Amino acid sequence: MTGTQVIRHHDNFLQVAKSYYQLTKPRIIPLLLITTVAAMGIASKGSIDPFLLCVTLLGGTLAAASAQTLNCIYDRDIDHAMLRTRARPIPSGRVRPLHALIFALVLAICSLALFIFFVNTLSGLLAMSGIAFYMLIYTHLLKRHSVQNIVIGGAAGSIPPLVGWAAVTGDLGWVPWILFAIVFLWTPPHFWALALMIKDDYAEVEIPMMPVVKGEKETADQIWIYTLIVVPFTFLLVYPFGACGIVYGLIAGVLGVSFLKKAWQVKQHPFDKDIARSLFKFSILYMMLLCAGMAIDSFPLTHQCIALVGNGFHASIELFAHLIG
Ligand code: HEM
Ligand SMILES: CC(C)=CCC/C(C)=C/CC/C(C)=C/COP(=O)(O)OP(=O)(O)O
Repeated sequence: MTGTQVIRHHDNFLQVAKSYYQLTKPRIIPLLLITTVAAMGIASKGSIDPFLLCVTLLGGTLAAASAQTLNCIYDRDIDHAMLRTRARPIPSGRVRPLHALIFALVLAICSLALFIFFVNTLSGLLAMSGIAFYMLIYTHLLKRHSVQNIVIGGAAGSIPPLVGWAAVTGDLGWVPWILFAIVFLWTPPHFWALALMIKDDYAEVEIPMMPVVKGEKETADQIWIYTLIVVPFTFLLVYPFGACGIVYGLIAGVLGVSFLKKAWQVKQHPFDKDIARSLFKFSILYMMLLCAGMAIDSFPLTHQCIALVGNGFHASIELFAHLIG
């Protein structure tokens, strides 16, 4: 083989690898993993075993990548019709559906094997149920047929915190289901803000997303209602469940006020795509920081710092009272 042939071979390999990488819709996966880490942080009270963390995140990545690849195969017709998705590997002809299917199955099998051998069976079954729900319930049954597609389908994207919790504890209790519900209730404002921006794309392929079927105003009202529910819901972790403390509570409070403000702006201006874009972007930051708040709050060091600050404050008051009294 000549030098030029070697370089061409190498470039081809990189192009193929890039196409398979794109099949997995990689930009969404980090946030799914962040919700997993938050659940693991709370479940382990801030002392996650690093090996367990790495294996769980790898297994979660492989499962999410498999789910997204299967979705790319199933939706190749509408992905070809929409401008936003036309350049994806299957509609653009870079990857054959059969090869993508083999890739997705290999990813799912590797994920399940990792969970079963290195974590536990429950977390593996939950990850697989995420793939099944996303494909069967969201992509097959609902996406093209129901205006409630992303509300019910949102349950798939809410499974990663359950996986994280089960990885640490081997079971599920109230707290992981609260985490599930937070992501579940967050999904409609997250997605419908985007749907307001790209309504015409969905209308063209007759996907019954809320703005297409019910219009911008009704969608903005629904976004407001879900935001109004999810923000108070985030505080259930502090009270009555006591899974998170004051640091998380403060972060959830600041984030919640901003989320409500943005959702209210959308409600006031349902046809303004810039305002919808701003809510969509904020929804991602919101979930990222909320989960970071859960993780930070779970660290023993955070509680030691708070105790230190509290003791210092208490001592200063006593000193002050002593001096003036
Ligand atoms: C049924 C539920 C959901 C639907 C229908 C949905 C839909 C979408 C769509 C269509 C995009 C634009 C992607 C693109 O331009 O290619 C997007 C972006 C995104 N979604 Fe969601 N989403 C859902 C749930 C979630 C969940 C549960 C998470 C993570 C917790 C998530 C995280 C993200 C992130 C991080 C982006 C931005 C990606 C980027 O940087 O472009 N989504 N979502
Ligand atoms: C535990 C586990 C493996 C869970 C899987 C969760 C999962 C893959 C959630 C993805 C949610 C999501 C970004 C949907 C995109 O919708 P769409 O397919 O309608 O987006 P599109 O219009 O960009 O194709």
